[in-house]
Formats: sequence, C-alpha cells, structure tokens
Amino acid sequence: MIYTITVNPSIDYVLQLKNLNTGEVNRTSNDVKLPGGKGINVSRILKELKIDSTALGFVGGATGSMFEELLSKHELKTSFTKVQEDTRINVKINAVAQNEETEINGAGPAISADEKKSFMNNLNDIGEGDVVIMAGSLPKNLDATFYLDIAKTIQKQGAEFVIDTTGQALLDTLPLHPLVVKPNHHELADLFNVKFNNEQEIITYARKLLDQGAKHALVSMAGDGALLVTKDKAYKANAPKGTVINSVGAGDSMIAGFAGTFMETKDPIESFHMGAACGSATAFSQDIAVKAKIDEIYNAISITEI
Ligand SMILES: Nc1ncnc2c1ncn2[C@@H]1O[C@H](COP(=O)(O)OP(=O)(O)O)[C@@H](O)[C@H]1O
Ligand SMILES: O=P(O)(O)OC[C@H]1O[C@](O)(COP(=O)(O)O)[C@@H](O)[C@@H]1O
Repeated sequence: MIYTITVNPSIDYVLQLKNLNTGEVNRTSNDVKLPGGKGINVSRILKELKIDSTALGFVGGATGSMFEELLSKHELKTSFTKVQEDTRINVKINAVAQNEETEINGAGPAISADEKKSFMNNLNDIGEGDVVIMAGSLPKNLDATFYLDIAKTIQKQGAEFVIDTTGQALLDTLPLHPLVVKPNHHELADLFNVKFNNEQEIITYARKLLDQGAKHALVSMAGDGALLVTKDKAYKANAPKGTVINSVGAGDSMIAGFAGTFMETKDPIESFHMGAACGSATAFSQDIAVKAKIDEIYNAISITEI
C-alpha cells in the first residue's frame, strides 16, 4: 500500500483572469476551489493510475470540512488527524494574457502536541512493503525534523519512503535512503546555493543527492521537461508542446507517476516516463490530470540517455 502524507493540505483557490494588476481591483473570468496539498495530489494521480493509496495529514476547522467535502468527490481512502485550527487556503492566480502563474500559499494551522501525537500513532499500521510519500511544507509550529522523525518511524516498521520538500528538511532525510526525491531545478540550486548554466551542472548537483543517500533523483524543469539521475546514468524526458492551463500539481503528479510505477515495475526508466507523462498531463489540465490525458501525453514523451 502507498500512504501519502500531506501535513499541510489546502483548499487551492484557482483564479483565472486576463491580466493581474497588483494594487488594483481585479475580477476573475473563472474560479475553482480544489482540494490541494502535495500528498493529496499524489493520491489523486495514483487513483487515476488505479494504484491504491491512503492519504494522511492534518485537517481542521470550517475550511477543513470544506476541504474534506471537495475531496470526497474523488473517493480517496483517507485517515486524517483532526486539528483545532483552520486548514489553509492557497491562492493560485493564472493571468492568461500575461502567461503568468502567481501562487500565494498560506502558513497553515498550528499543530498541538496532542494532535501531533495522535498523527504519529496513526502511522502504526504502516509496515513491510509499504511506501510512504511525504510531500509539502510543514505547518508553522512543527519542528523542521518532523519528516525525519516520520522517516525513522516508518523505516523501523519496514516501509520505504519518498520525500518532496525543500531545504534542510529534505537534506536531513537523505541518509535514510529515500526511494526518490524530486526538487525542481530552482529548489536544487537553492539547496546548494548555486546557479545553473546548463543541464550538465544540474546533473552534477542531482548526483550529490544520490551521494548523500537518495536512491533516485528526479529534477523537474517545468516546460523544459525533467532529468532522472541514477548512480551512473542520466536521462532526460522532453516536455511535449501543449497549452498550459494550470500547472499547479504538475510536480506532485510526476512523483505519483514515478513512485506508483516503480512500486509495480521496479523499472526507473519506465517510472520516469510515466512520471513525466503525469506531470505534463496535469500542466495541460485545469485540475489534476485524468487517465485519458495521461495516456495521450505518455505517447508524446521520449526518454533519452544524456
Ligand atoms: N509548461 C509545461 N509544459 C509541459 N510539461 C510541463 C509544463 N510544466 C510542467 N510540466 C511537466 O511537469 C513536471 C513537473 O513540473 P514542475 O513545474 O517542474 O514541478 P513543480 O510543480 O514541483 O515545480 C515537469 O518536469 C514537466 O515534465
Ligand atoms: O506545501 P506547499 O509547499 O506550500 O505547497 C502546497 C501547494 O502545492 C500543491 O500541492 C501543488 O504543488 P506542485 O505545483 O509543486 O506540484 C498545491 O496543491 C498546494 O497549494
């Protein structure tokens, strides 16, 4: 079984307008509310791929109830820990004529010591053969070591993990050998405090994640595709041409495609191919991609060794 952990889920309020004029009143041409958060998006793609998962995380307040109602349409298995404070609302602004996406993500609720304890107790059922995908930012008062604590706990119980977060919280978990990590190229540059001039430099730094313990490193590059770096090889997936409708969740979709396929095939290249297909399919969709779109995009992607 795959478990996804979204410690800081959200309602994603996606606003579409022609142009965004800051400092002025702007009116939308279209808006939707989606159940968001990185692990949630991963579970949604896994469902499209007919791979079972259970979504875990903290949910609270009136916004938490709305989040659960929005999510109920997707019929995911969930086991959320209830918290006192409100689940956050993240605002995503797509300025179509400017071809620009602006995101404002909330900090999220404070989590009490009891709520944290109850969440950790909820991990007891995870065991041998399971994969835990931990993704996204931490709510404001959780320790930076929270992901590391989870990784240690589930690893003792025999499970593997995937982590998609940034900064030190990511680096700290590498010695525990995550199955895959997926920074985008900006996040990878920030991790090592460098700027990239070409793909070879990106590969060099992605390999440092492997040196520190990751089993596979994916580096996503939005409209420029993605790289997969293994111990002695590197591969590139192209990003097919298409109309980007809402790229929120493209990275999460890539992780879901990779991890879900890897669990079934143990083939990193096939997993990369499916990950890239899921990422682009979501970028070309209003919401998280559906299976038909993923299948269509899969055929437009080729993986080349570089
Ligand atoms: N504009 C786009 N056109 C085609 N594919 C895209 C586009 N944006 C994202 N993707 C696909 O989704 C993957 C993840 O997107 P990216 O934006 O890099 O992740 P994140 O959301 O984590 O920053 C990319 O590597 C690419 O395969
Ligand atoms: O936890 P964070 O880093 O604030 O990100 C949360 C946001 O990330 C998303 O999961 C989208 O992530 P990606 O675009 O990176 O795939 C949104 O649904 C959500 O609003």
